[in-house]
Amino acid sequence: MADSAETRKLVYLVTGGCGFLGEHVVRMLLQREPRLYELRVFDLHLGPWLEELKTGPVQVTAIQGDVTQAHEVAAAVAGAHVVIHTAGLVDVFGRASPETIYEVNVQGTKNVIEACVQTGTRFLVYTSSMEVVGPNIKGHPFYRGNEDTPYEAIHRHPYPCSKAQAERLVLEANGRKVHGGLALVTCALRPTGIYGEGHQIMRDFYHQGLRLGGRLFRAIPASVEHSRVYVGNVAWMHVLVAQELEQRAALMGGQVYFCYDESPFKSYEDFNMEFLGPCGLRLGGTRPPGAHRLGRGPALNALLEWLLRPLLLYAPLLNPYTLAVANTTFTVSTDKAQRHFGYKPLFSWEDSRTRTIRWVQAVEGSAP
Ligand SMILES: NC(=O)c1ccc[n+]([C@@H]2O[C@H](COP(=O)([O-])OP(=O)(O)OC[C@H]3O[C@@H](n4cnc5c(N)ncnc54)[C@H](O)[C@@H]3O)[C@@H](O)[C@H]2O)c1
Ligand SMILES: CC(C)[C@@H](O)CC[C@@H](C)[C@H]1CC[C@H]2[C@@H]3[C@H](O)C=C4C[C@@H](O)CC[C@]4(C)[C@H]3CC[C@]12C
Repeated sequence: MADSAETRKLVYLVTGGCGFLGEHVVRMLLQREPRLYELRVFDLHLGPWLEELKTGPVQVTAIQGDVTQAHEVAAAVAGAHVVIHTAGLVDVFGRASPETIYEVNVQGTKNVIEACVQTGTRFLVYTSSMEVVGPNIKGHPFYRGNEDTPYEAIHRHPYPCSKAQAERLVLEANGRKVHGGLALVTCALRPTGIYGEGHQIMRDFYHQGLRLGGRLFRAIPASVEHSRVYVGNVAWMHVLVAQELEQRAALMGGQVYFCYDESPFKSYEDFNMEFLGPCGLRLGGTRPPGAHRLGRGPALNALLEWLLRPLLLYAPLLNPYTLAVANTTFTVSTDKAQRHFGYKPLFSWEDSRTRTIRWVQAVEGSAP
């Protein structure tokens, strides 16, 4: 569509817009939403890269704010046509208390919903997660499942519990009357494990491997398969949902969609090696006795984390929860997003892989 002032009339708000996913959503909107007049980027921690975005035709407004503060959220939402709510505390490593995770992920989402209702914003896209479904505490595999596959979703960990509660609030809010009398239209997207430029865990594994002389030790059987999805395709799905929600409100409103693309099903470690291998790392056999790649055993890690919490933050990657998730097959096979709003991945597997490898290679000089 030609770039002309009369087409630019929409105001978007992206919460968590400076995060791993959020930054890609912000950049995707600037590239792929021709009706954009103002893009509000709301985050607890604003990135310096935002400044470079202020030279284009779209007004980019950086808002430093906290989703747990209702008045800050309401001020940011007021006047927006669409809210893409990605802000969240993504913590399965024991870095934040359960109370804080609830405050951000659940209360923060309540604040976003109420701000939409009070100010008259009609379209809300929420970044949920695969973990709303599973894997459950019984370790049941989710094999090539879709949005309608029966599965016993049982959670104990604060993070998946918070995502499930927040998603439910968003879907239940669909149809509520907003200021001005029209209906709120909501939708939730469930990414599986996101990878790509800016993925901190991938970066941590890379630096860990460098410290171990270029070798990572296998801790998960290759037979345990995970779905993974490239961050650019997750961002594209968020933008496409936001663009289609008004015209397809009756079909899409109150719906959930898994985020998917052509990334292959592999174990978490084998998948990471698609990027770390070309950067010089090798995935070796099992760890030598006593040499725990990511700290001590999971149970001991959990005990140390609990004992040390009053004194210091001890939150290694490996704990009983993350080990259980890593060891449980969770693969998604669906086309609901394509059927409902014409989604097709924007980036092929080859392109996603190449972009991620280039990013890992670029971080080589930034080892902590
Ligand atoms: N990374 C994944 O594999 C993955 C998979 C599925 C779903 N998700 C979901 O995607 C969303 C983004 O995750 P991410 O991986 O980009 O994480 P991230 O931590 O990189 O980004 C989250 C952003 O939210 C911001 N934020 C945190 N607390 C806030 C608060 N109180 N107020 C305002 N901003 C706050 C952070 O500053 C950060 O910029 C989350 O909702 C997460 O649950 C992530
Ligand atoms: C040391 C090994 C056992 C190593 O393989 C551990 C990997 C482990 C840290 C990750 C395995 C699965 C990951 C989770 C999964 O990709 C989905 C997630 C949902 C998302 O909403 C947040 C991130 C995460 C929980 C992700 C976190 C890291 C893993 C547990």
